[in-house]
Amino acid sequence: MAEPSTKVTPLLKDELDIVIPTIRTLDFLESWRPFFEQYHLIIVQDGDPSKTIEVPKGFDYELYNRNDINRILGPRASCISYKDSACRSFAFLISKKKYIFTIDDDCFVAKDPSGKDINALQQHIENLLTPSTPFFFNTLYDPYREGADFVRGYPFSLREGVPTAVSHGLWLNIPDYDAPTQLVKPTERNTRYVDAVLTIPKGTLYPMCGMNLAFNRELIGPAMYFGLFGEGQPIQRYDDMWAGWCSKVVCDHLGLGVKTGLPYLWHSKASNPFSNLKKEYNGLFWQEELIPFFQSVVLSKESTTPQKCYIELSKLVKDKLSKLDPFFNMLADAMVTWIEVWEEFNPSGENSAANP
Ligand SMILES: O=c1ccn([C@@H]2O[C@H](COP(=O)(O)OP(=O)(O)O[C@H]3O[C@@H](CO)[C@H](O)[C@H]3O)[C@@H](O)[C@H]2O)c(=O)[nH]1
Ligand SMILES: [Mn+2]
Repeated sequence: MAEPSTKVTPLLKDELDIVIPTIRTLDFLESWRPFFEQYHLIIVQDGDPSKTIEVPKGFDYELYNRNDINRILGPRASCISYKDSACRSFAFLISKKKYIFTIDDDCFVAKDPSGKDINALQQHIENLLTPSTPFFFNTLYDPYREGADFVRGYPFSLREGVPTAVSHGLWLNIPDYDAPTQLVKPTERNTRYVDAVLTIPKGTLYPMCGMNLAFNRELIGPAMYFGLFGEGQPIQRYDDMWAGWCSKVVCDHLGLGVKTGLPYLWHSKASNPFSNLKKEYNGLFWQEELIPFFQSVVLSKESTTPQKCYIELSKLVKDKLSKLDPFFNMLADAMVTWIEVWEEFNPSGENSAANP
């Protein structure tokens, strides 16, 4: 007689998709099998669509390559990057779930200081299901965590917190450094495990990394577009940064929270710093203009949904950043195309966020 299933149904099993961009292999999934195998995966195969990517047995998945993206989106496939991890935006678009967890294919299960395997997905879910505190900083970090609370002096009127839209995890071993830092510190490894989850305060930007990231699609999905980077573009490896700046400005405007810290995963592969330098080169200069731009953005009160915020933001990008480089003119147009396809695949009213 079959043993009664000892498998506990994991949290959000049918409300979350795991999104993996890959131009390599999916062997890393074996490391995550105990934590991932009950969830649905959406794999975006970048690069040569004629290549066959093996998916380890036992996983429930959809796999899309460039031919699929072109077939499904037609001419508007132009807004999905090619030869860049930003291709993962396609999965954010077509998912039907409320939550997304996205992870790179060179990321493995890390161990906490006690030696226990870290279930990064579980921690992201806890981060997303508990409120954030962007309006007033709690010095004991996450007040909703077991064994913590709001400290003396924390206004009671703010203790309810706000809905959490984004959960940004970190990495042991290879840190997400830019090329110049990689070049001067080639052997540096991150061995420091900081047991904390912080809300990023309102009005503060941060460098979002797509390696270990989760978000609530209904609250912020339309603003989590990883932009148009990759082959043929004058800047690459700024896809996740771009989405982080855009989504944080929208979160601040809509009163949503962004958390960073736990969970950690083990990032195994340092990408080539020389090719990274070529990809990032313009970004190293442009970001000195981009950050003040995003810091100056004030969205109108009429922008009450992430879609409306994003369209307003695309107009500001076109107006203010095109003089930096014509690339931003094209990126602003791609932002509009993104919202058009988002609306087509996720008609407003169905699971779309009103102003929370
Ligand atoms: O052309 C490409 C290149 C890569 N991918 C997939 O994207 C992720 C990240 O790739 P990789 O591990 O090589 O890059 P890192 O430098 O470690 O990653 C940082 O840069 C960001 C990319 O802009 C990334 O999100 C950061 O974590 C892997 O899954 C590759 O397979 C791709 O699909 N196409
Ligand atoms: Mn990597």
